[in-house]
Formats: sequence, C-alpha cells, structure tokens
Amino acid sequence: MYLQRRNRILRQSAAIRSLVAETILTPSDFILPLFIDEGENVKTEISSMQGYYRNSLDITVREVKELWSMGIKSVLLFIKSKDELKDNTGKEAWNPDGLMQRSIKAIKNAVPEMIVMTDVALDPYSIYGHDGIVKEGEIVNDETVDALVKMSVSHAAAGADVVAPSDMMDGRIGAIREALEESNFTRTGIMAYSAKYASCFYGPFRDALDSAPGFGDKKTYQMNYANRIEAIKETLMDVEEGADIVMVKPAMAYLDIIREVKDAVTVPVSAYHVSGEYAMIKAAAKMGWLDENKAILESLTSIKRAGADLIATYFAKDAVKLLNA
Ligand SMILES: NCC(=O)CCC(=O)O
Ligand SMILES: [Mg+2]
Repeated sequence: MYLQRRNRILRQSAAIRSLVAETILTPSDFILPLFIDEGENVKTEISSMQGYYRNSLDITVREVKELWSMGIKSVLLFIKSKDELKDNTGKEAWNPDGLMQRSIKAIKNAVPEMIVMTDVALDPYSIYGHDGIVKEGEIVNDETVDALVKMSVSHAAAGADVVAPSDMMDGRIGAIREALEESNFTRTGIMAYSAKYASCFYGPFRDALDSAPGFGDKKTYQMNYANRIEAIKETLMDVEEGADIVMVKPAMAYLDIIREVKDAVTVPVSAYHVSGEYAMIKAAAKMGWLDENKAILESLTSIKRAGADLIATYFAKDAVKLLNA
C-alpha cells in the first residue's frame, strides 16, 4: 500500500500521544463539592455515594488544607441544615451565624487562597425540599429571588469568593449582582447554574443533604432535558445579568450543551459532574464491570473536551492523584 497519510503515526507511543493530546486535565480544572454537617468529628458516608462523606466543619477544614496542598484550588460548599431550622421562608439561609456562614469563615481563615464557592438555593432550608418559597403548591419566583439575594449577600459578608445560585429562578443573577454592588461586595463573583436540567442524576445528592422534594418535582424551574436552544437562551441571559462563570449541569449526558454554551459565550464555562454520575462509576467499579480510575479520567477529559473550563466533580481528589501518578 502507498498511503499519503498514516494517522497511526501519532498514536504509536505514550510519548507521542501525549505530545499531540488536545485536552489535558490539570488540578486547577476542578471544583470539589463539600457536604458539611453540624457537630464535631462527625463523618458520615453517603449511602448512595460510596467513598464520599458528609463531614463536620473541623474535619472539613483539615480536608481543605489537604486539598490545597494537592493543587485543588476551589471548593463548593453545601450544608446539611438541622430539621428544626427548616421552614418555608429560608431565613436560616442568611443567618450570619448559620452553618454555611461559619463554614465559609473557618475555611477562608484556614486556607485564605482557596476559592470558596457557595451553593445558593433554598432546598437545604426548605421544609418542602424545594429551591424556593412555596405558595399553594407552587414555587414562587420573585419572593424566592428576594430570599436568594439575602442569602448571597450573607455569603459574601462571610467571605465567600463566589456565590453559586443553583435554583433556576428567573432574574436572580441580575438581582444578586445589583445587591452585591449595593453592599460594596465588588470582589464577589457569581457562578450561575444557567442550564440546570431537571435530572434523575441528582438522586444521590438528595440523600447526602436529606433534601429530596417533599412533593412534586423540580420541573417547573429546572430545564426540560429535551431542550437545547433553551440552554443558550438561559445562559446568555445570565451573562447579560452579570454572571462571571456559567454552568451546565449535569455533565455526561449534556456534552452537546456544554459545547454549544462554550461556543456561545465569552465567560468561563463550568460543568457539574453530578452525584448520579459519580454513583454510576462507583457502582459499576464495585461490580468489577468498569475500571474506576480509567472511567474517572475518561469522563472528566470528555467533559473538558466538550468545552468545560471548570469541572465540579466528587472525583477531584481521585483525579489529581491519578494525574500525578
Ligand atoms: N444543587 C445541587 C444539586 O442539585 C445536585 C448535585 C448533584 O447531584 O451532585
Ligand atoms: Mg435563568
């Protein structure tokens, strides 16, 4: 045979494959979500997320020091609220002494350079497990936005670097930006969950925070997974309203959306490799059906290749260890 072009030339050794690799994961690609609990020395494995824990703040602070030493530059905080603090206003969400606010302060105090991102949504504080205030069975938009604004400002006051509204109410990015400006928090960023789909892949997360919706589902605010153009509309609106970073969530079943969003905006794009995506790999690996380490690196590389500049993933630590191996 006489071939003008032999594509296998650039695949023949590990060295040449790495020379021409188009996508390279690095520790600073990752955001590690952390689940924080009240108490001391409390470490609870999430039943549907084997190998992943909800920790009290003392353990979390030690963990964040380790993460920084590994090269992980960002954590995304979620707290598990006590049942007696839950209501239908979400007011615990902006309590200056709430678990979230104490966590932000403790982490920034221990590792000032760590980029602390905070979840902004009412579900951990809601007796209904919904991301907003409920009236006559409906999740009301505008009153919820008022609550999210208070929540965001209180996170900024506690020292959060980036607030991350994950609720999908309309208009909240603009309202939060305006409030941050008015309160003089001009260094606080907003990572908007812009294209967050109503997904079954969030199931294990709701076990982690005991935040499953008490009635109905989240389809009146999170996006229909049948839709693509709507993701662009949502994302462009959030950028217009002042988002510094936009997000697509979940990740693996939405790689097309990540790519289209990446092509449509000039801000960094993040993707959230969610709890169900973690659980699938863990479960298959446990059965001996998948090589866990290979599945982790292939999944995260695919998400970056699709266009994600940042990846929120429960595998961040595992991935960094594998990249350094
Ligand atoms: N706001 C956080 C979620 O909705 C779920 C994340 C996950 O499933 O990992
Ligand atoms: Mg929106």
